Amino acid sequence: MKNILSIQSHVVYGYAGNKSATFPMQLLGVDVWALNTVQFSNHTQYGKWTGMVIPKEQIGEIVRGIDEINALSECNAVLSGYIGSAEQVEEIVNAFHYVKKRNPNAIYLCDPVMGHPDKGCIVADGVKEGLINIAMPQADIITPNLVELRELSGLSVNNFEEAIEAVKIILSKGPKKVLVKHLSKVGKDSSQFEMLLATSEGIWHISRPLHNFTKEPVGVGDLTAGLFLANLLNGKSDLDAFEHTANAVNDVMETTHNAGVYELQTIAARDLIINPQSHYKAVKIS
Ligand SMILES: Nc1ncnc2c1ncn2[C@@H]1O[C@H](COP(=O)(O)OP(=O)(O)O)[C@@H](O)[C@H]1O
Ligand SMILES: Cc1ncc(COP(=O)(O)O)c(C=O)c1O
Ligand SMILES: [Mg+2]
Repeated sequence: MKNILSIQSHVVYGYAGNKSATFPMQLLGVDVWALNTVQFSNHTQYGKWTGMVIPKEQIGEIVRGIDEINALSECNAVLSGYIGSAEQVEEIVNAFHYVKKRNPNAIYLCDPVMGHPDKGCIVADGVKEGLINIAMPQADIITPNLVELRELSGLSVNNFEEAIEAVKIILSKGPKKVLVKHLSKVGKDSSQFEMLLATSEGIWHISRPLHNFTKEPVGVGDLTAGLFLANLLNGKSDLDAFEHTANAVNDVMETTHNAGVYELQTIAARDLIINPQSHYKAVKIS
């Protein structure tokens, strides 16, 4: 059994952060050690929530506790997502280094969740800078959306060609793999949902249907990052992991769309996460 230390948000109601990613990763046969950066009533895009950010000390304490029962060497990867405070960024990177001491093969996937004013995703001040300056250089894999791609690369990214330039810049800053979760306005076809995967082997592009939601579900990025990592730990190639992730997420989106609801339907789509019914293929573009 492969194990992922997943450091991201917990929402009591609905699906975002660890609530979105844990169950799907487990469905792929990978266990998840969920360490919550915040415990909120619901995700922030409702515009209001209750709950608390965990004190930053908890991250190191929990990892030390796992080490004290001699289990830290069983950790194969650290995944970080929604972070509760600027100080937590350094603690997360330290946690990864602690894991690496016990398992030198462990990898770090950073989903650089940043605030998104248009969508109403609210993230604490200083987290963005921490992701750029502290987390990105240490990450093996990074999974930006368009806003995050701009921030991490420093480019304004106004079209597809600039998105390619931006992923190449990120590959020169530490990460070995960059998965763009959603090209959004800089995709090739505005009627599609498009993603990119860039590694030292090349760049792949995938398109899948864009469903028309009155309110777009939250937690999709968390689901995408988690599935990509679980697929890689299962030994899939980068390309197979990318395609399975895109198809599984598509099927969750379609299930959610057909149900006419706002919260992501990962439970209803459980069989589809394991065996997606869609088979969109990635195309190598460079
Ligand atoms: N197939 C789809 N059709 C329509 N919207 C989608 C589809 N897949 C994902 N989305 C939406 O696209 C958005 C992706 O958001 P974005 O900010 O680019 O990345 P992230 O998922 O990290 O927030 C989310 O609002 C999600 O609900
Ligand atoms: C508490 C919480 N966790 C995680 C996320 C990230 O969600 P997404 O996967 O849509 O980027 C959000 C976004 O608003 C959030 O409010
Ligand atoms: Mg996101």
